[in-house]
Amino acid sequence: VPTIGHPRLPPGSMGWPYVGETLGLYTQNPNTFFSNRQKRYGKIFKSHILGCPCVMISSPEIAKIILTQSHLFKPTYPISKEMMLGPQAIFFQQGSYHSHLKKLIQSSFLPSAIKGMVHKIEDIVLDLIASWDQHTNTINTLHEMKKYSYEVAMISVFGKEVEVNEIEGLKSLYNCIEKGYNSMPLNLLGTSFNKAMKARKLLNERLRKMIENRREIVEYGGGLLGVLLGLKEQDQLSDEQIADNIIGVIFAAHDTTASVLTWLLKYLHDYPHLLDAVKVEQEEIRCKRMETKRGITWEDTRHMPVTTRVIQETLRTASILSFLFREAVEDVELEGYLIPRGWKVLPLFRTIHYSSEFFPDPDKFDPSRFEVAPRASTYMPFGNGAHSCPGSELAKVEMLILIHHLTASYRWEVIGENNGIEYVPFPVPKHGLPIKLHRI
Ligand code: HEM
Repeated sequence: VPTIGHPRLPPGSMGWPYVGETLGLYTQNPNTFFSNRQKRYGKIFKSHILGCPCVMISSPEIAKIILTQSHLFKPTYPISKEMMLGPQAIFFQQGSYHSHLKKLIQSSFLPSAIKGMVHKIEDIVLDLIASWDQHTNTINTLHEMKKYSYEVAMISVFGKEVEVNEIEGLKSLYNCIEKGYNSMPLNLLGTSFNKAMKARKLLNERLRKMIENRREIVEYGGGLLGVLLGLKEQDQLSDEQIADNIIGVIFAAHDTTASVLTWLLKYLHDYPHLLDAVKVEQEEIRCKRMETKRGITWEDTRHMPVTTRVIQETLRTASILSFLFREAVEDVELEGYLIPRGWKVLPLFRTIHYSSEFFPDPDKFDPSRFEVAPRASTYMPFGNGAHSCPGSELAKVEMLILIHHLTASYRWEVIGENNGIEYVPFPVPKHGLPIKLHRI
């Protein structure tokens, strides 16, 4: 409701001048940062991160209001993130331009579109696994998962026929952007923000060239880029709109999936009885495949309930998107508190996913809790409302296919300390989870 009377600001601390509580947020264990504040202040509290005053929300009902009432809470990111991803990208849009883009992007990630990618995704997995045998069998999980999700993102965006040299050059630029993603927006020579912005500019130039080439040969090619280039005249997008959205989708698809996959491997390592259950399920599918001498299919991925629940629990426990950013379009009153116009509002998924009210014994990794569907709006790893994730099915299929082949070929042990978290830019196990692989 818009404000009436004189409600007060929510309780909470704004931290240090300018940096606010940013440092605490990105160095502490995220569970500790949020749960300490929730205990002290309740389900709505104020803070100050990345240069912005904000209100954090840990009630599912209120989080849902924030995500679905887009006329009161528009999607917005700190200016640093908006500049890095491109101002025309889908994340920052509203109204008819947003729904137009959303339909186009969704069409490239519907089950019907993913079905056609399964074979290629399987090839990527098999090549990746084969490449490990050539090393000492010691790998950095996050790096390898990034390679994998990057290649899948590339084929979904540029089509299955994309040339390796076309995409290799984009990789280091992406890495640079990722490094600057959580940095303070200080555009001084040498800062990670400055490096990320330079990489963003180069990436834009490369993409413009790819767009130009594809327009010249009239064949627009496959993938999302093919869809965006092939629009009828009245629906056409400018090159800038196309570039920002291609860059945005790759970003949204790449690190997210790689980070969740890294957690997935960690949890399967930490809980051998779950790994055994997953292996039994996958072995059955492998036997069927062997009988008919075929690769994995979309239908196979629909018959993996045990593995699917492990993935659901991984998404809950890892909660790699601890929160999202929205902005109050006008002064709004929520639960008796004022949210001033222009303040950021952050639904705290992680805190909701770790609430014992909705997920009993929340620190326990227990996939069986998903044998019963979670209460409405309490489980939002892919968001909610108009901006919810169009890539959720692709992400899950990627995980299922990797697990199918990995559990058939390898067991793995974690090297060194197996605790702790770092941000690159999403929370992942410390040092990216170095593991030693043993061929079965
Ligand atoms: C496990 C991996 C992933 C997770 C946890 C994840 C999570 C999310 C979440 C929470 C949102 C909502 C953002 C908001 O409301 O502001 C979102 C949006 C989005 N995701 Fe994903 N995502 C994943 C993988 C992917 C993949 C593979 C793609 C590839 C298509 C993708 C593309 C997008 C796009 C384009 C949006 C913006 C949608 C919009 O603004 O309307 N994501 N994602």
